[in-house]
Amino acid sequence: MYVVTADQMRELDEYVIESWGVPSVSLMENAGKALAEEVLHLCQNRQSKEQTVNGNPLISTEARAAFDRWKGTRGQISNDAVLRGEKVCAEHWYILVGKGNNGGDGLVAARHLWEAGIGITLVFAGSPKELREEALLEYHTAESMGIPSILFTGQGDLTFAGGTGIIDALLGTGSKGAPRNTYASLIQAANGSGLPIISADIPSGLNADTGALYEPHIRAEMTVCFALLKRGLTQFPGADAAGHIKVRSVGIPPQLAEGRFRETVYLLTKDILSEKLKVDLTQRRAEDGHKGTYGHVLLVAGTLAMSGAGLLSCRAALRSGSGLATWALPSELLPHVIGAVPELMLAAAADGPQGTWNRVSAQNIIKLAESRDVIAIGPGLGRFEEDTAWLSQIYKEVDLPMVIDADGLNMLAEGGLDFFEHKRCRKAPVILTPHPGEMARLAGVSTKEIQQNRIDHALSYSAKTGVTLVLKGSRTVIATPEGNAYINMTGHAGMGTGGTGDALTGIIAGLLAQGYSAEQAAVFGVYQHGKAGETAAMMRAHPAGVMAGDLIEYL
Ligand SMILES: NC(=O)C1=CN([C@@H]2O[C@H](COP(=O)(O)OP(=O)(O)OC[C@H]3O[C@@H](n4cnc5c(N)ncnc54)[C@H](O)[C@@H]3O)[C@@H](O)[C@H]2O)[C@@H](O)CC1
Ligand SMILES: [K+]
Repeated sequence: MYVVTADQMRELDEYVIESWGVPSVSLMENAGKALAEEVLHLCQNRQSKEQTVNGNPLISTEARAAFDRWKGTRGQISNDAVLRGEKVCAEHWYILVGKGNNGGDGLVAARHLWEAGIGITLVFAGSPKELREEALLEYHTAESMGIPSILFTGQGDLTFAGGTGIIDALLGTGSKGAPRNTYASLIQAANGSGLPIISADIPSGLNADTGALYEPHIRAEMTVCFALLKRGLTQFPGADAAGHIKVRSVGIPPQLAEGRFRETVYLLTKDILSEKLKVDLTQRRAEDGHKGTYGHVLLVAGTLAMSGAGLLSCRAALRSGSGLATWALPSELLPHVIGAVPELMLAAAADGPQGTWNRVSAQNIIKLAESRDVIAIGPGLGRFEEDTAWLSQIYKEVDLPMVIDADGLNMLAEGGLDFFEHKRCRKAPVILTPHPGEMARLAGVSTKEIQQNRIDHALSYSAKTGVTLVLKGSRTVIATPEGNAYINMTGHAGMGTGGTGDALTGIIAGLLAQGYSAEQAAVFGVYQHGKAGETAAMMRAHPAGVMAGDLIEYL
């Protein structure tokens, strides 16, 4: 599933209109009809659950009749009854109409819902005479049909009297900045009404490209997104304001997005993994395979004070299917962890004070790497004198697929982009796995700035440096230097706990060891990590009880 920006969506709109001759009005018709269909589904669902809205009981048989009639089984109700707007159920929806095409979608939906016998009141945010082209035509149709409407001038309160739901067709992908004037007042009134809100395309007040929310913004129960998912719907906090998201086709085939733009963003699904990335989700192994077939991971991690990070990473690498794993660690730590993971090999590699790392240990790492397939650096590593130079030396001299995490990323951030000047020394790929704070240090901006535009930051850092970047956090973004980004949907908030990042590093390193490409390993690793977290949550009373170690057990 493709995920696009507002500009990309506009380009695709224009393409089908200009190159294929699809009339713009039929795109709007499809969008508005899909929106009406989702509203009717919601009405039908709450009828079947015998819910009430604002204390009004809803008459289930009548609503069902309205739905069936709309779906084509017209029964005994005549067209005339529909045209008179005779109410056949207690549903009454207020449709908030902005002056762009998003408002046009709302007007189309109004016509279909009216036809189905749903009570409708159109609420215009500005004079309907200001509507343009298709939206203006839709307004004239609604007016001719006698659909009641009010012009909201900002004076007095809008109470949504007798309402059972609200369609938000105020602002779509053409909006800029925070909703202004009557738009802002209508958004506040809608949110305060307690009625369910269904947004057309995006919740008004959402930045469609980034997922940032302006004030005020609609808090929707559902968003019916047209043609392709917009980036802003996939990232928090926008994803939260959108509620349940339904993507409905309107006549713009999603495949048009493939290869058209400099950057292609995908929602990470099983199909993307198997069909686009050619990942075998079953991780089938050759009958005659042996431990050597599945690669050997070298993990450079841990100090005496932070030994758990190394253990978690190593266990995750083994659970993800790597043939062998060696943990390179400070000598003082080694005796304490003997036998903790019996499958693991241990290699004393540093003699810093109190079981820490030191600059000269780089030589030992380079030596150990000679007989390994992948190197992962960072979990629980701590900082030490000249550590950026230490990392730089390993980066230059160890031409193995490399994962850098945690303190390794902080060392890298200190080196700035100059660090990547050594890129020409390497043929093997590099994967970085920052959380938002680490990403902020790498990119030299604030964490808030990263979180307000995660997809762009991930893509641009990856393009600049040539690394595959895993920007962690809810809806992890994986970006590749070629300009692909994947948005992960697995996992849950209970995974925000110490050690889950260390596990992810181990999983990705383990997959690299088995011969997956950097893109495959990063994307599949993130997906599996979330899935394992979900399974771990099912085994506990509450997702909040999940620990990193539990997750590893479900890989
Ligand atoms: N062919 C198309 O272009 C299609 C467009 N569709 C709909 O059209 C939408 C995009 O339409 P538009 O480009 O007309 O844009 P919008 O409908 O998002 O509205 C933009 C209008 O709102 C005003 N505005 C912008 N920012 C504002 C703010 N912060 N506060 C108050 N007013 C503001 C502007 O003056 C502009 O007239 C999509 O989201 C989708 O719902 C669908 O009908 C499918 C086909
Ligand atoms: K909207």
